[in-house]
Amino acid sequence: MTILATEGLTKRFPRVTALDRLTVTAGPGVTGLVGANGAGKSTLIKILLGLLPPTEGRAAVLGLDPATQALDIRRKVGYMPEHDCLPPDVSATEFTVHMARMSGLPRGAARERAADTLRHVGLYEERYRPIGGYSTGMKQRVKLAQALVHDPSLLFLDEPTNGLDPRGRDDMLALIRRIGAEFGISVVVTSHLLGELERVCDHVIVIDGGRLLRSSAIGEFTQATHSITVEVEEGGEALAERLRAAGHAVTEHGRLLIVDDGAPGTHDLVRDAVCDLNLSLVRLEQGRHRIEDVFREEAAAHV
Ligand SMILES: Nc1ncnc2c1ncn2[C@@H]1O[C@H](COP(=O)(O)OP(=O)(O)OP(=O)(O)O)[C@@H](O)[C@H]1O
Repeated sequence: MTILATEGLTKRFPRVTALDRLTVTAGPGVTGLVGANGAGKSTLIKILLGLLPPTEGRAAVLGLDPATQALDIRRKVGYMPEHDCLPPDVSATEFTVHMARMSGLPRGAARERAADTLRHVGLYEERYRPIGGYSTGMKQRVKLAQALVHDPSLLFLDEPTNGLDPRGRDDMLALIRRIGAEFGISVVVTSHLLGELERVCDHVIVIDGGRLLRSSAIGEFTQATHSITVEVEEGGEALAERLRAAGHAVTEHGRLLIVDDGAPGTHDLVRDAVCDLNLSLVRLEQGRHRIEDVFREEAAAHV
């Protein structure tokens, strides 16, 4: 099944070509739309929602044409815009109920759905306070809740991690993964931060200057390498030392250790070393190429 498809999609503004003959498709699951600021991500979403007409080309969302069936699309799609667009004087509950009513839900159902959705996105007692006093992370959650409240089949999330601190970012990414996996809602999520999408996406579309650079399943971006990634809460240096003493090449990237996996038994060795040193293991997994590396190589090849 195709969730979205474009063919020769072009959008020219007076001074800039935001999309340049973009032909791409995406299936169900979580799709990352990656590109630097100004790459054309928001423009693409606005065209797919029928908010902006393309200059040339065609698009389809859930089999519907944004040029003629925009209302049908909006019934089935939730949209979390990039910029702050929340009214400061009302509470998250009032706002989300209002958005549910706008989608056609009766009053009682709108209240129930709003309460459920706000709980899902992690807003509890504070949902009764005016939005104006919320942190950026809480505002992002309200934007997500209003996109989810009418039970869409597809969500467009435009830069949902913008302005969040690392913890807030992790929470938001986990939430997106859950929406995709547990609720079976397909998600198109944009980011200019390539690295963060590899954790949550099934498929990644990379655009640059309005053109398609690459569209692939995440596995093709991030093939296994001959290395193991290890993360411990504390004591990374001691662990690195121990593994080096056992003859393994180890590089440190912040809290992550990348351990050369040339010989059999490396996983066991890491496990035993973590145990001996009494460390808390956060992660022990096969190393993968990172989207960021692939993007850098492909962007360089296009210059
Ligand atoms: N309404 C508009 N009028 C004129 N130019 C526009 C308009 N909207 C977008 N652009 C331009 O089109 C290009 C693509 O913008 P777009 O917002 O789609 O990029 P983006 O990838 O979403 O980046 P960002 O994350 O910074 O918003 C940019 O050069 C932008 O300045």
